Amino acid sequence: MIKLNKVTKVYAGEVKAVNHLSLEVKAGEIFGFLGPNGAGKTTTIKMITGVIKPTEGKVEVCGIDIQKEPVKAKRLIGYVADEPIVMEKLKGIEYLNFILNVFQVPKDVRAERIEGLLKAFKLSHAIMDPVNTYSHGMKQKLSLIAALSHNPKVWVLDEPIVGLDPESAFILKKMMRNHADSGNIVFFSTHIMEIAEKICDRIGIIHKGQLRFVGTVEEFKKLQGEGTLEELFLEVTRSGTEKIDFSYLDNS
Ligand SMILES: Nc1ncnc2c1ncn2[C@@H]1O[C@H](COP(=O)(O)OP(=O)(O)OP(=O)(O)O)[C@@H](O)[C@H]1O
Repeated sequence: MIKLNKVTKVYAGEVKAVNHLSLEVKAGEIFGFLGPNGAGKTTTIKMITGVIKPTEGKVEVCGIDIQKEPVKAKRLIGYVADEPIVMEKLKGIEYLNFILNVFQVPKDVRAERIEGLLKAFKLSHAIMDPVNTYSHGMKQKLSLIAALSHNPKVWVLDEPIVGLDPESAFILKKMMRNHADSGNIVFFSTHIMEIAEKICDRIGIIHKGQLRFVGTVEEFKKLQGEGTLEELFLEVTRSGTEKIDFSYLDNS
């Protein structure tokens, strides 16, 4: 289980990115985290994965407090950031080996596991090449393969579908379903309503750092009334009547 208890993050400069957020995601679930730009999704994800510390509140992953026992908790997590984090100077295979060493994956299972993932995401051909020759999508795939290579129980994926080609996106969605169906957790953020509707068991909608809704898409639609998920989402996260001064733009 992922458990957030009244989690708040205030960045330097007093930006309250996440405000008293409480949430539980259970084993067996694909949980989609939705919200407009700047809503607090990445900040929440970084607190779940222990990349940043909450200003207040507590995060537990499978019963382990990530602040008290970060190494133990991080072993259970496969994290893919919104921008692929890979070591550019290494070859693809060297980077994967580095991650497998960090997570102490036994040597006898490495080849089989990596081969399967490389085949699934069609990256085998580039694995001997330096990462700095990869396209953005290839780096994203490498980062995904690295995150999944140590067989983590909890997948935390920040915008994982954007940037993947259609076939890889399809395969990843299938893998997400299989992973959850095997009693694990998939927590991911997305802007794509169609994906949320198709694959999530539950969704959470965050707006201006606050959780506005948690439940199934059907429950959300029932609560909000008529409309597509996209229309209802826009209604919940509308910015209101903020007046913006565009006078500095040159209209001539
Ligand atoms: N390192 C930082 N320092 C200061 N403010 C930050 C920092 N990172 C994010 N913020 C601010 O915190 C708020 C939430 O940002 P966050 O990146 O969590 O949003 P998001 O929902 O992931 O957005 P997007 O969909 O655009 O990726 C925004 O107001 C952002 O400007």
